[in-house]
Amino acid sequence: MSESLDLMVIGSGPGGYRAAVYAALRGLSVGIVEKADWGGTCLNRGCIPKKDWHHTAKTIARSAKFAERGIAGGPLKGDLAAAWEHQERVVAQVQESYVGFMDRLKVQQYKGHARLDAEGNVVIEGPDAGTVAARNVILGTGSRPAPIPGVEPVSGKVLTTDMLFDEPAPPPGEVIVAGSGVIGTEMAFILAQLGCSVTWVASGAPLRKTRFTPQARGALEGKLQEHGIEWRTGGRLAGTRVEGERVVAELDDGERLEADWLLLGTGREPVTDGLGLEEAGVETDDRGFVRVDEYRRTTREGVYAIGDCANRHQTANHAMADGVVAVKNILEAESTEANDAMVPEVVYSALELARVGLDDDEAEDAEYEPAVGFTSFETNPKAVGQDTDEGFTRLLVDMDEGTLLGGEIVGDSAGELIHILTSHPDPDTALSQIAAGRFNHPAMAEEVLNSTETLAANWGLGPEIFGTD
Ligand SMILES: Cc1cc2nc3c(=O)[nH]c(=O)nc-3n(C[C@H](O)[C@H](O)[C@H](O)COP(=O)(O)OP(=O)(O)OC[C@H]3O[C@@H](n4cnc5c(N)ncnc54)[C@H](O)[C@@H]3O)c2cc1C
Ligand SMILES: NC(=O)c1ccc[n+]([C@@H]2O[C@H](COP(=O)([O-])OP(=O)(O)OC[C@H]3O[C@@H](n4cnc5c(N)ncnc54)[C@H](O)[C@@H]3O)[C@@H](O)[C@H]2O)c1
Repeated sequence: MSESLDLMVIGSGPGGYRAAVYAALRGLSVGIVEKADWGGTCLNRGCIPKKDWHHTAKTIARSAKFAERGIAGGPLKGDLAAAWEHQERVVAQVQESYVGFMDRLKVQQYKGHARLDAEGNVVIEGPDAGTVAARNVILGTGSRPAPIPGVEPVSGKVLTTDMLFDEPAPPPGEVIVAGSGVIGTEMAFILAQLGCSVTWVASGAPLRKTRFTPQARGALEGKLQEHGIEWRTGGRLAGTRVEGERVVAELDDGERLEADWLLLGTGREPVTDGLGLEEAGVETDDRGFVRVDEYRRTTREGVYAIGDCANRHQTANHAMADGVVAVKNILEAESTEANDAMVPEVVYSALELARVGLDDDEAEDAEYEPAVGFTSFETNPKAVGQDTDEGFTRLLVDMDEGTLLGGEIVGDSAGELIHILTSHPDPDTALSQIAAGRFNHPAMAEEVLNSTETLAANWGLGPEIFGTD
């Protein structure tokens, strides 16, 4: 058995990586074990390659207006094979910097499949086989595409997003995208721009099960339709068959669709098998997620669980926030409660949608007096000048106290702009802090400032926003 570490992390996705780095920066001796690719789903087959493609897709979509801007040569066309190569290079570059940073912080890196034994040690099988004792263990084993009855993934034909990014992309052509959640909504737009003719089996409006407002979803729907991307509501995918070069998709309403290949965006399930959880006394819930409390502790003392294997939000943002919560509670027991609502959620499609905090119903249920501060990018000079004038900023505030309850930003770079809200973690002073900030002009960020002023003008929140001096 090797020397005892303060912390051993299982899984190097955004949750595990963030926990390891944060713990090392706070002075703990840290090890991390990974059975596949450093960086997990997010880096290798999730957020990072998807974001790379989203940028390409956005550029192609905007090129429809190139001629009227005085740019010759548009509209542009996508090249899926070249785009696939590009994301490979980006992933490799980011991975090298991740591993290099862990080296610099002296995080001990182990390669292999890890499990817990009854004593809570980490047993590794594979290249770095052995047993590592650690005072604390964090499980960050992530998720994988959930199976659907009747649907068998087939290389090049019936693809999960893992397969799409792990194996060279099939030639574009007719493609069925299944699922109206985040993956379906992002990939239907991206693949359409990259040259595929997309049939989207959504079984309902895009993102209808998320907490984005009807206004945000409506703006997205309008933009998708502007790009000719329609979703097919009705039947759900009930089976797939490969017939020669074609894929046949059977829907549960009796419809039969055909395409060159099909992409599944139909949900992911937590990875908890082969981890020795039962032997170690770590419980899972009815959907297979590791059971954790608000401190991200599992049912076994000294073992924490973070990210997709334990958190139903299943975003990199939640995984990273969980990682910090777990380490803070290792450093000082019960010092930090997780607050999922205050972690931003972002969707990258024909428009970017970002949100944080309570939604309108949750605010009312919590007995706040919600007021909305709204501004549109339609009149924002930067947005108008760069053809990004769709979308808006929407702040949700308690009228009595001026507390910032939540916010939503829809439009170009919404995933960046949302940080103006999340970087003021005290909701009681967030509005006055934003209003007192100095802004660059012209900038889309100015609409966040304008939204605070709308609240002052429309809801009498002047003293809370501008102060009483
Ligand atoms: C196509 C796609 C796009 C996405 N885009 C975004 C986005 O833009 N923004 C966002 O916030 N989220 C996005 N997500 C979600 C995001 O990727 C996940 O929420 C995130 O990766 C979860 O992080 P994690 O650390 O919990 O686990 P993972 O990233 O899944 O990493 C877990 C790691 O643990 C390893 N592991 C598992 N078991 C063991 C074991 N026994 N021993 C050793 N190692 C083990 C795995 O090999 C893996 O590397 C996307 C997901 C997909 C599929
Ligand atoms: N930008 C981001 O943060 C981001 C991007 C991609 C993925 N993710 C995360 O990855 C996870 C997986 O994403 P996802 O979109 O696959 O899951 P999801 O749970 O968001 O959506 C899956 C959708 O597929 C539908 N579905 C399930 N079975 C179906 C069938 N047989 N036929 C038709 N539709 C079916 C479901 O009703 C649901 O609407 C999510 O938790 C998501 O948060 C996050």
